[in-house]
Amino acid sequence: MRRMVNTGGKFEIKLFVQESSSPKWIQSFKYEFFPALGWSDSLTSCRKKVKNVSQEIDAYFEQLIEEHISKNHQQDDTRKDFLDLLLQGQKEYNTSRDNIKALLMNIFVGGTDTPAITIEWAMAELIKKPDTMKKAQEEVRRVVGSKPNVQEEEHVHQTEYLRCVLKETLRLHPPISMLLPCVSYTNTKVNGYDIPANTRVHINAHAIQRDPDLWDKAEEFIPERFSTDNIDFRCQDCKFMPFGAGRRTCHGMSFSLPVVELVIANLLFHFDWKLPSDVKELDMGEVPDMNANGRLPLHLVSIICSS
Ligand code: HEM
Repeated sequence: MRRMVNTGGKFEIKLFVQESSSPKWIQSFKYEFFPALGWSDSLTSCRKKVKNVSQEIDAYFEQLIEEHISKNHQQDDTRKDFLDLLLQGQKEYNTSRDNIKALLMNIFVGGTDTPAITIEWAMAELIKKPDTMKKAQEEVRRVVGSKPNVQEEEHVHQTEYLRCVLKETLRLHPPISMLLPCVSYTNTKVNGYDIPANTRVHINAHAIQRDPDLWDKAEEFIPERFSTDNIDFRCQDCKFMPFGAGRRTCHGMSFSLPVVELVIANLLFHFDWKLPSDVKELDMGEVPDMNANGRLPLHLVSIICSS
């Protein structure tokens, strides 16, 4: 969510994720997916651009690390952040500066767009289904009650329907639609297919989570399916895996779930929502990319709830 503008008495919250998502040249980086076409990346100057961006990011991480090293000389233990702890454990775990930069990169890449994309899709699905929006809103407003305060973390465990909304959003729109690639170092057979050693295998969570053999009315947004099925985020039977599975599963899951829920709950608690008057039908198309961004940024009009 990047912008909020006042449109004459009403606030229009523009939910954007597009600005920070991959620029077009990254989408056209062929080598990663089709090594045989790698030569074309040089023609489109893709390699040069990737190198420039890597250098920029590297310089930024260097600066962060240096700042933290000098800051640490003055600071007490209670104020340490993630990078402070990584630096502190550097000797004990024998981590190089490159290891630390790689970990920072993981957190930046894995943890920035994903919650924003989830929130945007949840709001898009809810605006398309006013009854579902109303049900979620009533639950949030009932749980928070008359307290003047906004939805807080303690309320998250009580908003069960909102959790179903979140699960259904992540089923239809997993922000990382293709899970991290797996490589088997020996010849393997999966589902009758021969996978030669050192082949990179991508798991398409997006397709699995919309498979009509696994899901009733697979293309429809029906949060209620999760209130009866009791399916967890942790991919027990490999049909629901928005946070991945196995050793490469998301490290940020337990942190991001309450954060995303709190943001959506606050949006539902404080505002009623509608489409801008010039939008008749919401475009629910996705960009064909590793991240399931919407084709268009979501623009919604919020009306401050006075009750
Ligand atoms: C709604 C929010 C999020 C979703 C849906 C999500 C989803 C995922 C998925 C699908 C993977 C790949 C797992 C696999 O291939 O098996 C992943 C990896 C990862 N996620 Fe998340 N993620 C979210 C938020 C976050 C946050 C907030 C952080 C950090 C603060 C984070 C950190 C990571 C890291 C570090 C990895 C890489 C793990 C590895 O390299 O082995 N994620 N995430």
